[in-house]
Amino acid sequence: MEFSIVAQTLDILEKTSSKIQQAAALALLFKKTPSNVIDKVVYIIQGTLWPDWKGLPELGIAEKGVQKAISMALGVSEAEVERVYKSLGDYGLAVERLKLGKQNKSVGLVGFIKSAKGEVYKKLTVDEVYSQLVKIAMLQGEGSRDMKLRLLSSLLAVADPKEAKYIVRFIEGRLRLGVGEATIMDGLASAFGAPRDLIERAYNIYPDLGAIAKLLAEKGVVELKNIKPTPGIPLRPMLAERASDPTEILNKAGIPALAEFKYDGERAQIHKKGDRIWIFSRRLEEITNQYPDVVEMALKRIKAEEAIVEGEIIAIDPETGEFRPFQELMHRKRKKDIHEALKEYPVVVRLFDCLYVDGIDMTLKILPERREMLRKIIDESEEFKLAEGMIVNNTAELETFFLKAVEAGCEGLVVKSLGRDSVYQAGVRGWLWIKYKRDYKSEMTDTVDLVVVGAFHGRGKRAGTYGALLLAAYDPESDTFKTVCKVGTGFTDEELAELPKKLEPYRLPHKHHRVDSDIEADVWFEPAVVMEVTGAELTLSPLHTCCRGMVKQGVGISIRFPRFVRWRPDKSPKEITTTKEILEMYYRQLRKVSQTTTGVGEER
Ligand SMILES: Nc1ncnc2c1ncn2[C@@H]1O[C@H](COP(=O)(O)OP(=O)(O)OP(=O)(O)O)[C@@H](O)[C@H]1O
Repeated sequence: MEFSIVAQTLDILEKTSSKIQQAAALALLFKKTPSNVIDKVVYIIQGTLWPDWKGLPELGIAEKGVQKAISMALGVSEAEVERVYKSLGDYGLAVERLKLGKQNKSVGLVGFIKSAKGEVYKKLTVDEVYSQLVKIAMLQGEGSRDMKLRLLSSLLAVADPKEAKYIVRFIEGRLRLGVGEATIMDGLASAFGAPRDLIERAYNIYPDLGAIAKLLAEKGVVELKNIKPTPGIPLRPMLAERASDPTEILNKAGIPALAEFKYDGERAQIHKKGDRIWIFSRRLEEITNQYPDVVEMALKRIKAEEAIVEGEIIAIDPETGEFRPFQELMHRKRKKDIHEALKEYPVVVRLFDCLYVDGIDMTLKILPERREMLRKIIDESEEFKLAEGMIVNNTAELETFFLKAVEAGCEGLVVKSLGRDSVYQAGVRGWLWIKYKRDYKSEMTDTVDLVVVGAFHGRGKRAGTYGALLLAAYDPESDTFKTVCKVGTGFTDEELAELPKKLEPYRLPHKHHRVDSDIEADVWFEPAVVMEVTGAELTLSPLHTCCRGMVKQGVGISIRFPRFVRWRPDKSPKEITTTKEILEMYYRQLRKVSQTTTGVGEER
């Protein structure tokens, strides 16, 4: 098929902004296109050589390179190309104008062109153009730039003016057609008489419009129905709507609903086929190489021979195993040495869905079945297990679980329908999943002084010392110490090693009578040792007793991401931060979440 036919369609597409007309033009083109090149035609219209998720190289020619290639192709100086470019503002138009000038001396620019030979253009085929572009993209490494420019210039030399215009725009990633995936799907539906929703579903589970077009052209609609999730090919993720009113959430999700921790990490689609693992990001980019540790976990923990599961990769504190905020994952990504990064920023995986298992398309199954299958195929461990979830029947349960999630370092919950229609809707944002995030948060701007009232035994690297300490604030009214948080971060190795010795003199066989705690510590202490603590936020907590019932019935205030700053031997337990002060801090710093992100918080 001649490339000029594609160029003509690109011209039509550029000239209209009507989606209907664009789809009609595309349908005409697709009908004319032989099935063996229809995938290439679709990619060209998308302005790409292959779906992004394939992770293949980009063309890699910058603006200056385009200018040089045009100059080489047309035998005109770079200065001349630049001059025309500056007057038209687009290299695509510039190459077209220069070419027309050569063809037709009346165009006016001819006076500026050195070699006006009156070229005879070759009839380029789609295959030739596509494969030359692929060659350009594939050239990598030293000396590749010159080779790329030579290949491009040889293509431009034989292209006609319109073809050259679109080739240049393609190279620059600026086709600017205003044609999205939806319009291409409309065009395909109309060209092949295929139901539009079928094409869309196929695309959502096999996001390669070129391949889908080819399948339609070669095998027809029937085969489209048979498309199912395939290990190695990412599915477009199902997305959640957002709501902040628990009643509305349960009305939409239905009762009972599954509430799951909403982890603050990176979404990962993990594919397994035998001993091969792929990990894809939310944007369908392959990120396997960034997570060799997750690859190892997946190989060990996914029992099915073939599977596609979805989950969140979350950074954890290497010392305590507690979740760390999303930014920590970004630090990890910035590290050059991946092995160093693995040690410094370890991760865990929490799985929340299962899209395919050993030949079965799980996307068509309802959530309870998908969850059950997930449980069946995962050999759970601390680092690779199912997301924490709870079946909720009313708003009170939902709210308590929400606070628990926030306290555990999560952003909130994702509430999921368990109903008869709760299939996995790839690529769709709907009410089957509802994110329930905090509206307000209270950033901690000051440190607090708290007393140690209990401790938890350390595991792994911390065996023999304490993994975390239970801390309390003082309530002068009742003369009791009320728990605020568990802290396990911020200690030096020496401080950690010395913890048991330091606290031993205060050790008790049971909880101290003036300590008010719902949490069962492994070891109890008399409130005596004081420390200064910092944290990310003050947050409502169903677990801690500090300020319980003061902001909200049945819940207290706790510190999110607490961190040890230093010991305060100069302070007695009764001189520490009081529960009243914590309550005041909580209200003083309370900001609407969307506003805090822009830094213009408004006090409530
Ligand atoms: N249990 C869970 N179930 C589903 N998604 C979860 C879960 N825990 C964490 N997530 C993450 O929450 C994301 C959805 O909410 P969030 O608002 O963070 O993402 P976004 O990128 O801003 O929005 P969205 O992904 O909805 O476009 C999911 O894409 C997923 O990465």
